[in-house]
Amino acid sequence: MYKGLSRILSCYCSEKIPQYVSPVFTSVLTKRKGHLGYLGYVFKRTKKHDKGGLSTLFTPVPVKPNPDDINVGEEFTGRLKKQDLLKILNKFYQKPEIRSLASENGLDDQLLHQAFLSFRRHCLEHDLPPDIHIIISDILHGAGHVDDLFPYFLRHARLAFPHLDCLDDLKKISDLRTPANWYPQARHLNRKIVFHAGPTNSGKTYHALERFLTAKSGVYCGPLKLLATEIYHKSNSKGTPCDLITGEERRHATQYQTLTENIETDNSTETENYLLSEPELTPSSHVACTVEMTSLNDTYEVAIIDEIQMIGDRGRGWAWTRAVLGLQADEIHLCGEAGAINLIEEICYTTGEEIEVRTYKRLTELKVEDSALGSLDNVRPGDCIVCFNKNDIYSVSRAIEQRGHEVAVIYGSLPPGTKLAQANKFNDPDSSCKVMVATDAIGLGINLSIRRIIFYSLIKPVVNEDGDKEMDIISISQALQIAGRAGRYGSAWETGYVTTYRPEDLATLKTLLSKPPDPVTQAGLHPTAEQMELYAYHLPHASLSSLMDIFVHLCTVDDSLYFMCNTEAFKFLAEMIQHVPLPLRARYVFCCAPINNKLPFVCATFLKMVRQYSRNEPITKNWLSNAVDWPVPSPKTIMDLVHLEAVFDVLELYLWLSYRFPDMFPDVKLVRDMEAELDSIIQQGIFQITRLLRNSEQILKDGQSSEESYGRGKKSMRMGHLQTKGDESKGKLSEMLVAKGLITPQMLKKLQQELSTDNTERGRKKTNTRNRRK
Ligand SMILES: Nc1ncnc2c1ncn2[C@@H]1O[C@H](COP(=O)(O)OP(=O)(O)OP(=O)(O)O)[C@@H](O)[C@H]1O
Ligand SMILES: [Mg+2]
Repeated sequence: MYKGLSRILSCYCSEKIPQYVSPVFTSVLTKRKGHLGYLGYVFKRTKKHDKGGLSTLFTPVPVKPNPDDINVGEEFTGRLKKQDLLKILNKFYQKPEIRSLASENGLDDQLLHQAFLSFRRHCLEHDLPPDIHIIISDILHGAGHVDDLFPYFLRHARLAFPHLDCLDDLKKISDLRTPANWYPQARHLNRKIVFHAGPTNSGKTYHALERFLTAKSGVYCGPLKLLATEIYHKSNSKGTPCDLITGEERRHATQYQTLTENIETDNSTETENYLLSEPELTPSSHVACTVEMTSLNDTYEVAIIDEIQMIGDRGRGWAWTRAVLGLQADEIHLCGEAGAINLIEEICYTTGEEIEVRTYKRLTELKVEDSALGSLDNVRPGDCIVCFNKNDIYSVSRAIEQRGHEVAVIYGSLPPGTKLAQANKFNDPDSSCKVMVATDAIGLGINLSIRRIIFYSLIKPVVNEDGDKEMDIISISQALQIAGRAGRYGSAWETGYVTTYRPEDLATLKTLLSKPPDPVTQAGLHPTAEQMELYAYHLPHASLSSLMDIFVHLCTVDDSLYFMCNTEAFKFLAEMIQHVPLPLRARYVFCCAPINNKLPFVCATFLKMVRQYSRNEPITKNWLSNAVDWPVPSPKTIMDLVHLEAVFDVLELYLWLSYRFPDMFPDVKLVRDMEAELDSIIQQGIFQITRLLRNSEQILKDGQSSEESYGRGKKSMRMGHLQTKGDESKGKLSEMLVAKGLITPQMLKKLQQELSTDNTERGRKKTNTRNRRK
């Protein structure tokens, strides 16, 4: 039954395991950074392709002929036969001396070949410049040597490959050896660095927060929106007004107070009015944010950078490096795994700052159970089942609810309000919901009332050092972080437990949890907009995606401390919007948008937004409503829910862009209202997730039976017994597409509208043509 469901979901769920790879049990003892070097599953999703050398990144710029060159050479030396010209040019290219001269001038074999093709084409297709004409004429008459062509060839090669003239400048721009110098304001401060090191649930964040709460001003930078929200609530509830800033959201402390007051007095109309009017709000002196959003222009007394080991993350590490090096604060508190201490110490040598390390011990006991769960019949109150793909989340939560438990569900693509509501429902001691099913969206720093963590599987998609996606066993650090959610200090459970669902995974889990996390040896870096702008100035013909590639190839990084983060997501967006005319700075910002590039609906709407921007037409609420088919109905199936999550992503994208382009995305308040409405629609959907699953299955069954009757129909047709009306069979196809989850009912409606508009349009054109013919 769930096989069918996973088929429906597979087009939408980003985390699904690709069907074309099968688990390969490998006995190769590999020691790969960040992963367990022992027997394990390794599924390659894409074959690593040879990325080639720098030269493969350059395509020749078309060299335009000089209009003044017309026939002047011919007047001096007479007409040249193309045949003779071709012979001389080919002879020139075949000479080994030319190859070595070219190499001395920065042209390797690949560039030389491309430059020669361009040069030869140029010479044969256009009037020759007088100097080349004369040289060739001399060679033909025995008065010159083929090698004499080289300076003219090089002149052409430099026009075709402008980087040859500015390679040194490019290398200077992408010299990333001293990132500490990028932040002169922070370098003028004498910052005190405190590293709170220890295992999960040892009070690291708690102790750093104590300083934050008593300081005159502070910033908390965390890895997840949910965690930043936890700190925002903690700080405000303890009487330190604190704002919340994530990529899309700026919530002020005053809003927190008004909201809680109104909620307490149940004055919801007043709350709504308050939010609609949204007076000019003064920022609080404390702020909780996601690390990418950290402001380096503001100064603070205390800054907390949480989960500092994430500095080594292949995709997001740069944001931690930027915060560590660039934050302007008297005290910087870093919280995280001890494995990052050495690296931070080394980085601090480069800034000349001293570091104080405070170590902590786990506050409650964490026990690995001796047996696996084996069956969902054994689920108990306080259990949290952790899955690494959405299909598992759906099937596990359904199966648990069938056993009579109420379930809270948290996964990455849920709106923040829904996540929070689910977390609160589970944490509330008076709630009847005592079981949670979650992805590792709960895996870092979050405090939930979990007694036991059950790993449903130990395999997760990871992006490797080459930017390729692989299915691999979770790292030691991930296993420890997730397991560390059990038995949080101060929660209802004094001891935490951890186990697996499948008995065969238990030994692996025990091995993972018995080791210290791998040390973090390098911190991530990412090119800045300014660096890309300088590159574009030197190479105006290159696309942003190629500029990024060239940058990554040419950059010099001190690899004893740093690495270049992977830029695949950036390049994906750059290629998608390459054909849309945009100023470079705007293009760069669009390419930084946090988009799940596996969601076609989000990508398509993003592209529409970029086009609208490029036409200088503001992206209004009306425009957006049209693009997402607003208002949206409540979800009836899981497919609807998944689509609504994508719509939510689009609204988040709008808000993210509105902070970067306020004039072009003006309807922030209205879109926030849409978000709040959609958040609660999704919340309702999640509360009834079992019903949605049941409906999906029913539709699938109906789809199958209609497929069967479709098959029967075909047979009957062959037998000449069945007469079908054309539009009836059309109806069946669309129903089948909906049933198979290839399109949602909303998409179908829109498609029908578009088709009918197209038909009307075509009809009108036909009539016009007919009238013209008449
Ligand atoms: N000294 C303390 N007094 C009261 N509560 C505490 C104390 N230390 C920690 N706690 C509480 O224990 C829980 C775990 O602490 P905290 O979140 O600081 O752990 P952590 O080491 O940061 O864990 P993680 O690595 O998972 O982020 C929190 O709810 C925190 O408020
Ligand atoms: Mg913490």
